[in-house]
Amino acid sequence: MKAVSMNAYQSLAIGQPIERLEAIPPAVDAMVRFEGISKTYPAYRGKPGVNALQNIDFAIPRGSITGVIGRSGAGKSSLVRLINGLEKPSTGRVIVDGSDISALTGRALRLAQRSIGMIFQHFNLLSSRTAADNIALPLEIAGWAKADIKARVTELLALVGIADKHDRYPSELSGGQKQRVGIARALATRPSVLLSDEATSALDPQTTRAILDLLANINRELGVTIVLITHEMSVVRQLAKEVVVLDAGHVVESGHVADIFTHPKHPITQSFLAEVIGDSLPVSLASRIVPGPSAGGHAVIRIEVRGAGAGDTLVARLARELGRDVSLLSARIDEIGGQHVGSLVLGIPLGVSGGADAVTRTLAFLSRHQFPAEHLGYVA
Ligand SMILES: Nc1ncnc2c1ncn2[C@@H]1O[C@H](COP(=O)(O)OP(=O)(O)OP(=O)(O)O)[C@@H](O)[C@H]1O
Repeated sequence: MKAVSMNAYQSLAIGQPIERLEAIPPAVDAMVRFEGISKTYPAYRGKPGVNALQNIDFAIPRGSITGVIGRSGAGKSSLVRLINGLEKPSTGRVIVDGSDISALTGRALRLAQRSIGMIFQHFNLLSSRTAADNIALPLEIAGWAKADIKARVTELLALVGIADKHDRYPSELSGGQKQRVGIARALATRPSVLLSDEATSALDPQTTRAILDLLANINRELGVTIVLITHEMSVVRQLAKEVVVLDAGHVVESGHVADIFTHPKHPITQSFLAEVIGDSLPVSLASRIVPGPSAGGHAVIRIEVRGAGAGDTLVARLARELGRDVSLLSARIDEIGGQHVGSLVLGIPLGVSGGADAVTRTLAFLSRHQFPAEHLGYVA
């Protein structure tokens, strides 16, 4: 007999064909697993069908904060709707906490959905209900007793840092406070997964940081697995430890944030990275670069920096190697997943001879120490 993986809502999934439950392989460390997923929206009223997702196979580790990043139309929302069972896959299955959510319907699906909270870009609060009553809504639907709802709502308001907003209506709250209500509501039924669909896209940078900090605390203290759907690299960089890069319905890269962004392979991943570290030179420098050397000028060398502390002593070591001062013309280094990622632009003095030798020696030194580098030209 095959192993049956039981969890809180599977055991309640009475009425489901038993062989479906039995067919689920045990998921040891995956909270969400996509197995051979494709999603096609059929042609409708003269509009052609859309292959929104194709060949999707990946796992979201239990207890992780995983970013799903992609441009508009990449398939992020389709992916998230498969996790909470709002959409069914065209092929494959989605295993959430050991259950094949794509096979559930009716009451079993509704019970499963209580284990999956969701927060939205525009908060989706009911304007006619106070903050407390918005948070109470999923508990009322789940049939909780009034006294239990009251106690849980008080606890949740404190958890998200707005205990004093109990009786406020959404129109009386700031964007950040509304999102805190949204987070409290999403956590009300103690879900094991929290889906965040562009939840900070409508907030200013400072409020975004505060909400992302709150999500990090929730992950740490409650152990909730968080799936961050976003088109913003800054959100992934600040919060996620794992990342899945989606492009045109395909997963093009996935893994640890630090690994993916220190060695981005796919052009779309590289373009997300460039948004953070930038790949353009300051205008004042770019306008001075010429193709040929001049006596007393500098060769301009751009160096990629990837890895923990990678560039720390580089300039000093290079200067020692060349036996001359090296100028730092521009630097842009960021930290992603504990790794340094960015670029340094150095000016190597050519001396009176106009020394092509200095360029050759610099590039050889950088190659020996495995720093990708590019000779951009010369400045006077
Ligand atoms: N219900 C639907 N019916 C038909 N096509 C759809 C439907 N939902 C999404 N699509 C199409 O599927 C593709 C992926 O859309 P999806 O909303 O999943 O992408 P996204 O990455 O979330 O984009 P955005 O960031 O713009 O929301 C798009 O081409 C979209 O037009």
